Amino acid sequence: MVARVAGVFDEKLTEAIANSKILVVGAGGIGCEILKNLVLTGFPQIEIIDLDTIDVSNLNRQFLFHKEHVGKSKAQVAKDSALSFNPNVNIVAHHDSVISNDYGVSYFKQFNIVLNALDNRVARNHVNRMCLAANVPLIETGTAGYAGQVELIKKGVTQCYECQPKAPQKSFPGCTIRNTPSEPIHCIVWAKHLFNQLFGEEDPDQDVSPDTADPEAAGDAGSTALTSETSSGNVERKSTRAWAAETNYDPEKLFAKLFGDDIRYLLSMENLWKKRRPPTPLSWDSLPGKDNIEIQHSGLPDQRVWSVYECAQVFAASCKALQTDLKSRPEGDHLVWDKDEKSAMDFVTACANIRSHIFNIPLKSRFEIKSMAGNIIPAIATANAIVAGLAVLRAQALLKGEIEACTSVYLRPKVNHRGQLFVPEKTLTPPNPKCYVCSPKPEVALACNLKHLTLKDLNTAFKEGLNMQAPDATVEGKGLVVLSSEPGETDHNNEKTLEEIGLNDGCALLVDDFLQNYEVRVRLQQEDEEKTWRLVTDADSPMLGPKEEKTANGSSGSEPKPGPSRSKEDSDSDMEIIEEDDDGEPKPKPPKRRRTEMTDEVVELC
Ligand SMILES: Nc1ncnc2c1ncn2[C@@H]1O[C@H](COP(=O)(O)OP(=O)(O)OP(=O)(O)O)[C@@H](O)[C@H]1O
Ligand SMILES: [Zn+2]
Repeated sequence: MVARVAGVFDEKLTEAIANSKILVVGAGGIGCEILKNLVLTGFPQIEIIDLDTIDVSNLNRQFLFHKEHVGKSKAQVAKDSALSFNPNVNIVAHHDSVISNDYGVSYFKQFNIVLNALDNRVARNHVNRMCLAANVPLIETGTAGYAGQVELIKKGVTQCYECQPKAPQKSFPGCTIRNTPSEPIHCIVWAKHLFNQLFGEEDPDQDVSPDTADPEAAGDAGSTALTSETSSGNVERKSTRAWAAETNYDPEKLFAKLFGDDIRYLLSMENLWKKRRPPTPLSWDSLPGKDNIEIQHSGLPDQRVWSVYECAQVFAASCKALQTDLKSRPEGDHLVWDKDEKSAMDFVTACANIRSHIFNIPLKSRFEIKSMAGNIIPAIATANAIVAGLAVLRAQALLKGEIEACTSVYLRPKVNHRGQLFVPEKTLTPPNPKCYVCSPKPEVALACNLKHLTLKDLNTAFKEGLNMQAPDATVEGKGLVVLSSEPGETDHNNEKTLEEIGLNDGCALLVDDFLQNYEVRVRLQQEDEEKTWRLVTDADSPMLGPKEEKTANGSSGSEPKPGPSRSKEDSDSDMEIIEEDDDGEPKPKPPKRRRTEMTDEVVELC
């Protein structure tokens, strides 16, 4: 619109906008604002992709959505609402994940600019690679509360989204979660794992039963308990899900096992309690708080701390509701934990608090637990709007060919001493020559124990560590196919160790992802002590190992990625603090370390 009003933009920009084709990835807080800005500026051809549907909780800041849209495709509704501002725009909406095979390199190549308005690292990494492969400039955006940033990523000119290793995400040792919690968050993580074990995608790393391999318990490891009556409910030898299903998800039986038998089992691991206050097992029939229900029922239920008795009631009700939900799905399907899904959130609140009570940890309200479990930094509509505005201004500068002007801009939560709220970098940040994604010859080392790591683990390492979708790997110089993305082609070797298939220390693999048009040379590095695997870049520090990239479910807002400010993963801030020089200008220095998204908690094996 604006672009067509004579005198608003110079001719060059008016023409460039008229001939442009833009892709917006994500139609959430920032994506809606970007789309509205593009449409009102007069961009004539836009595609928008979002995999999600509209939730009530989006309505306070995603202004293209209204109550009647709840449950509908974000991309489609965003398109329809934006068209009401300017019906002359050609908008194509995709209700889909950008990671789908349908959006390959040739798809990306048709756009002049891609604008990212995502909320998770996996999707951001993927779009980064697609834009590098297609050689299309990417404008990456993000906010966290009042902070935000906009950054241009252009192949060979600026650093890419993966040029710097991400800050490690917050993690808790598995044995703390399973055996010796001492903070509410440990119980919340345990409760989320329990949800997955009972109703979600079962993950062996999210075991919730006592960990007999805890080094601290060495020596006693519950051996007495194993033979005693208290272990009768111990279900480690069969899947927790299978056991729960056999009991028909009977809440009393589940309660007796999780909060009675398992706790007695832990107590039998006496070394754990030599310097700690031991937990107290609970029994369904004598729950604290049963006698003063009236007093407890004052105040908003979400903001009041429930008694253990109330938690047990909520536990029973949510178990049944979740069981019904699971049963209504096709065989083999599972639930996905969602902070905005009532029964899922009730279940986690109740279980976390019951466990907290057992371990003498303060209980929390549902409201507080939701924020901790969902890793929520409140999304601020104005921050999203500002960042979206800056992103579209950067898009205009790019179209005019003023690439040098497209430096990263940081929105600060407070004005700095120079009165600045927006702090731009002075120059573009060049690519990291050792980046394992955008350097001309990407290379990375995989530290692992070749005697133990199986091909299946190797596949996981490439998917989780290198963020590949469908890796293929061959031995450098020999062409021998080690892993194939073709279903069934190398599956028969899945359980073989790298040593068994003849791979040794120093051996190099060429690993590629066809969809991402991305190939990296992976050097194998034998480490006897290594329990799983760890990627090491030449650039510096060890990169994330297994599980650490697990993603951002639950993070709120569109988390900023790179840049300056912040605080992850969920929690806890991993926002980068930008240094300023005496003029109050940010120092462009070495490439900025990006922030990581707030994502799920991460559990390390102890
Ligand atoms: N792989 C993906 N493909 C397409 N869209 C994605 C993908 N991953 C995330 N998104 C979308 O990116 C958007 C990010 O927006 P935003 O951060 O505002 O999140 P939200 O889900 O709308 O809000 P909240 O997390 O606070 O509930 C979401 O609409 C989400 O569905
Ligand atoms: Zn890079």
